Amino acid sequence: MKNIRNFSIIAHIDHGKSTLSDRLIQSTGIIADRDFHDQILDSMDIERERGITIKSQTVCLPYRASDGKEYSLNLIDTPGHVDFTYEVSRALASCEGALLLVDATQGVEAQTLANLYLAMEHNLVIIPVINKIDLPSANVEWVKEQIADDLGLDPFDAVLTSAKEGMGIDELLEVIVTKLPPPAGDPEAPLKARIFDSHYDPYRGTVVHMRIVDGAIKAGDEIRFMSNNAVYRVEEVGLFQIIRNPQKTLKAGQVGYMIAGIKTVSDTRCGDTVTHHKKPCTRAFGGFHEAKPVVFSSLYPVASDDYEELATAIEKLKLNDAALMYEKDSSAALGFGFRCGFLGMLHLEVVQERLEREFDLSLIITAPSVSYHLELMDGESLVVDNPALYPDPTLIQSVKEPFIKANIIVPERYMGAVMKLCMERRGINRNYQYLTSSRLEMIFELPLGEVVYDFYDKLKSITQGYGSFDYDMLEHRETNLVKLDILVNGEKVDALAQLVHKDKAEARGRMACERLREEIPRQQFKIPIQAAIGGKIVARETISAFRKDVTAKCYGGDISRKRKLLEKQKKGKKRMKMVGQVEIPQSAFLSVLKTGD
Ligand SMILES: Nc1nc2c(ncn2[C@@H]2O[C@H](COP(=O)(O)OP(=O)(O)OP(=O)(O)O)[C@@H](O)[C@H]2O)c(=O)[nH]1
Repeated sequence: MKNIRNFSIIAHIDHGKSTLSDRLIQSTGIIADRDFHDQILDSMDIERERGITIKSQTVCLPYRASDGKEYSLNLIDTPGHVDFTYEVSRALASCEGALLLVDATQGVEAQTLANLYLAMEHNLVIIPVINKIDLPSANVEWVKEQIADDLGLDPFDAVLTSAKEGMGIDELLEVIVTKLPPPAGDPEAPLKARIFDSHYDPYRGTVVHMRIVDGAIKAGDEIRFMSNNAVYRVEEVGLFQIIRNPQKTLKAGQVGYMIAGIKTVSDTRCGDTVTHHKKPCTRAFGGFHEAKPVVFSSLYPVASDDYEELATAIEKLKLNDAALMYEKDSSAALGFGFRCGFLGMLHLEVVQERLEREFDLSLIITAPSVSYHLELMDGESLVVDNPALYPDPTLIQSVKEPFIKANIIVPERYMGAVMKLCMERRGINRNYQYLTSSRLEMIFELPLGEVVYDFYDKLKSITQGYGSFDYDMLEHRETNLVKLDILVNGEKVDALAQLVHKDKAEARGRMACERLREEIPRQQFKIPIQAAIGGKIVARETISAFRKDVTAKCYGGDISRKRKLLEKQKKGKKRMKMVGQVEIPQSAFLSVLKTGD
């Protein structure tokens, strides 16, 4: 155990965590250079394309230190985006230390602080690392000041690296071995292991990722999950070394996987305790933070026949993504589907993309909503997160909406623009302070409903990428809400309805109609699009009739080319949903939320 180090890398998004992980992996030589490609831990296609880390991955690196001893370094990769704080917290619970990575050109940002606080909650030893020192604009002294002033860490401990150029990596490996403590735990005690992740392998069933705290586990053992008392026989245990590397046993202090023929995906819960069935440990671990979804939206298959496939896909995805919540849902316009809860908009997009790519489904996603607390006239209370289920306004006594405390860090020159953006979103400025002479931390209280959709994108664009943002949930507060209905060709489409603040409802209605006019292709008849509040039409647009003749351009008799074009048109239709007589494209359902500001 003395030769094990369990650690994570935490950082603000884009500060170079994945690149640094790659370097550490490369320098310990577990994969041949020719098999190496960038961002090896980001195994999902979406991660590689967007260059962000979503799922935490673990890798066990063998390392011979300068003291001549062999060490096992378990690196647990964590995501950096605000939506995924929950994954970070789970990973940290299995570590003794963390590398806090700061970009030498950007300095400390909102997520650097948020992640540092999480690491402190888990009592981790923290090593500051200043990355990207190869860049001409790197300012190491300035970052060191921030590490001392903003983070309260000792800047002399900071290791300087360039993950891209491979500078400082050897020094960093030595610091990990010398500064981070080995795991504590009793190898002789009954087995006690903590599940921190799991994924589904189509051939082997559920693969459980866990940290062994006490005792040991080997193939053939009979184990029990303490939360639900489900019992299984272990088929295989091993280490993650990019691929799974089977081992005879996993012992106290180690991080690895277990395969135990687990078919019921709901049996494995992150944060649960695994022990031996016959000789259990006395107490389970305390629970992890439950991930609470804050954005809700419905998913429907474009082809109604695909409902069963969607159901299976969501169940499998849930195993990989503990934060995803779902329940059955149905819509008059769209048929059967699922109402899902997400950690934020990025999480929603990632789930949609994974369902479409990994399970080959074509989906409709409805406009996201937050959850509202209602008091009804008859004294009952109700929680509504689906506009389609919003009761008649005459039955409602009062409505409360969720608020957040937003922490925004920007260079001083963007203060005015950020202030304007937050005011437009009904924000209240509670406080601001200078972190350094030119950087400002601004605290706002904002309604979550105004933030979920495109706030972060807007903030990035008005601050030219310099603004960073993090938030905590506050309580629900009284608000004045109305339901905005959308009618397409005279028919109310429940999946397009939204709940909006009364003062903004008319403007939102107009905007939604305009967007839909752009999104819905012309058809053979005229289509009116209307927005209504409680039966009163507040906006209207019309799509004029038109037949899209894709073969018009190919005069002459080239029949094969004509056929090709018609095929292409048919394919395009697959992403359309028939609602009444009108074909609505997938993108239209989200477009109603886009604001014009
Ligand atoms: N010049 C320079 N660029 C770097 C260095 N380290 C990382 N980068 C670049 O910075 C960008 C972001 O790096 P990533 O490793 O993807 O950042 P990340 O923190 O893992 O981002 P998330 O996974 O999304 O949290 C990439 O374009 C890297 O090539 C470095 O030391 N020097």
